[in-house]
Amino acid sequence: MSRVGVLVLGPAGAGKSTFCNSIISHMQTIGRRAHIVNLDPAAEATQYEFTIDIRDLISLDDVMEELHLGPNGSLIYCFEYLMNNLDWLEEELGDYNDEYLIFDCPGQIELYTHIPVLPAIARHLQTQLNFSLCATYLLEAPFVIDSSKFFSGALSAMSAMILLELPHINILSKIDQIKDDYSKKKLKRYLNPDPTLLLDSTNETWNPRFQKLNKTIANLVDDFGMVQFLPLEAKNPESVATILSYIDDVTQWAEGQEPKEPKEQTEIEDM
Ligand SMILES: Nc1nc2c(ncn2[C@@H]2O[C@H](COP(=O)(O)OP(=O)(O)OP(=O)(O)O)[C@@H](O)[C@H]2O)c(=O)[nH]1
Ligand SMILES: [Mg+2]
Repeated sequence: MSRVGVLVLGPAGAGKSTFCNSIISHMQTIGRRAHIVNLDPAAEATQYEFTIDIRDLISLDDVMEELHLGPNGSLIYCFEYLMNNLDWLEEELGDYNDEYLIFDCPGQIELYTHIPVLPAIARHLQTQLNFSLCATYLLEAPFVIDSSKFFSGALSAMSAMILLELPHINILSKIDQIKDDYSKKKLKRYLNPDPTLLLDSTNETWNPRFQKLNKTIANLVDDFGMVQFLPLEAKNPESVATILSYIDDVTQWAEGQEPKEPKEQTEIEDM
């Protein structure tokens, strides 16, 4: 039986670590177990302790001091060091079998856009350690509802999808921050985005010079089938449960588990 790994990705501050913790607490309420594998060398302690922690392998501060690198360069150095020491990760991962391992990743976007470290680690997990992996990509709802930012967010999610070549679930995080003062209908437009529709509102505000570029990006997002985003409110177990059922389905953790349909419009109101 393959082991389930969830890579939690997304820009800095998108809510990745909070999401990891909300999965753990939700799993506890439903009698399942999961472990957090911290891959962020700059991580701070969170509600649940890390079962595996990259900081036990290498310290960001030491790298900055000894190699005179800045925070970003040191972080990338730590990640490359991990890639060159996958036997350490292998040993740490031991034999967690039927429990989820949730890989809380750093927010440096370059790790998902042009540095091939994460894909190498993912491939190692799949081919050598028999993991069934799913990537979850978080984008903050308050950021995305500005249609011009929607496209940049969608493009960063797409580059992670292309780089990692993993089953992928896009998540709009911090929905609670917008759901009250934001029309539900409009929110749905971002959960199941129709990029060409979003284009109209972007073009209203953008310099006409960029209209052709916007249209190309909108078509790219449309053709790529960015499909939908699932809404996440970390403190709302319902939203965590729905996302978890999708991850179960994608990783076939529970054979044939039907993913719960995302809440109907009316149900979003209750969230
Ligand atoms: N309102 C609201 N705030 C949230 C939610 N999830 C996370 N936050 C807040 O967003 C901030 C960043 O959350 P983190 O979980 O640390 O984000 P992260 O993506 O792990 O950040 P980095 O590790 O720095 O990349 C914190 O202040 C959280 O409390 C949410 O669902 N709703
Ligand atoms: Mg974090």
